Amino acid sequence: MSIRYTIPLRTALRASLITPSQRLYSARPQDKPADPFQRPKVTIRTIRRMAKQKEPISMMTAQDYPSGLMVDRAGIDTCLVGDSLAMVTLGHDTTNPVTVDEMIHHCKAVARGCKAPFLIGDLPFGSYESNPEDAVKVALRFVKEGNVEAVKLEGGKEMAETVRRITTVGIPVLAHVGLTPQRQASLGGFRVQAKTAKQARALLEDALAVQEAGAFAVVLEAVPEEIASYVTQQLTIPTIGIGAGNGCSGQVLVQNDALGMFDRFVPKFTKQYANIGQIMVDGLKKYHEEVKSRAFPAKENTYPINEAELARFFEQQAAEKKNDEESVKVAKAVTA
Ligand SMILES: Nc1nc(=O)c2c([nH]1)NC[C@@H]1CN(c3ccc(C(=O)N[C@@H](CCC(=O)O)C(=O)O)cc3)CN21
Ligand SMILES: CC(C)C(=O)C(=O)O
Ligand SMILES: [Mg+2]
Repeated sequence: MSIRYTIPLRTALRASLITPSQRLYSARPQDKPADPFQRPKVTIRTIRRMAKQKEPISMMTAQDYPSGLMVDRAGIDTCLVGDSLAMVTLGHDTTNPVTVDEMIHHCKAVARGCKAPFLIGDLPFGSYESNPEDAVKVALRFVKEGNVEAVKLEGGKEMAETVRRITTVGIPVLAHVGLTPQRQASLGGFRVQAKTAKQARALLEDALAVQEAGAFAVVLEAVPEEIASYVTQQLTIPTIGIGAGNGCSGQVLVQNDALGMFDRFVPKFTKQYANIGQIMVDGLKKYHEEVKSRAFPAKENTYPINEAELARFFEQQAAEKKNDEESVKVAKAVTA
């Protein structure tokens, strides 16, 4: 009997006699080793505490299992499955074509990797605007099927009743005012908002309306810093800025922009923290070259076979096909 079976599993794990891949198959749940990336769950109470203590809230988008996993591992507070995935993951020109079923599909994947951050799903264009009843239904689907904890929707005053209805059934709502990308057609494109005194006043009224309706926070997108800071001061709920300056309660960016994985446009407000796109291209190029030069796969990337089995196989082949020169040759070589 090997020593591996004579000491308790926990001790074995600590002594690293069991490889990480074997650990996944640990029989009893209590024997699972601690995940080094595990951290406390961020809940709506955590968000309220951060807002109260004026601790900036970080939010980042994710659209699939790996991008969600990285948001979790990076220690980010909150994660948004944004409908921007229509553009950055699905390649559409706007956010508008993405459907509820598609969004839920992506939410599910993110939820599998993104455990600690507070997880929010973005309701897509056309799924919530017609009436509050439909909005409640789609929000419930996002929570039940998509495994998110909250939903986001675009709009101010005109969406207040909808925010109230969704909040009332127990689903936290993140509102979104300023540049509302789903309405880019009527805004004349992805344009900076609240650039006039009149528009700034309307923005403030919209933010106050969704706060009054029960939104737990509000995204302020593409508005001048001074206006966003003032709106933040006038609200009791936190503001999450994107292109809204440093006076907001928190910040959000689209992950593909932040990591250099989007090729179409770079809004002025994004900051590229890494160039993953280039790293991917470099890696793929190298792979392509190694396939062409046969540098890949090397011996260490291939599976061995027992010599006797190999000899037997080729002997059989040689016997069956008397004129199979290759088999005869290999059989002789291996048995020599
Ligand atoms: N990849 C990506 N990043 C985003 O931030 C994002 C999306 N997609 N899709 C949904 C919306 C659309 N957003 C955008 C897209 C473009 C600009 C943009 O190019 N803005 C111009 C300013 C235009 C003006 O002068 O009014 C800029 O130069 O930043 C802004 C926001 C933000 N959201
Ligand atoms: C940029 C954020 C706020 C968003 O709505 C999205 O990613 O869809
Ligand atoms: Mg969105």
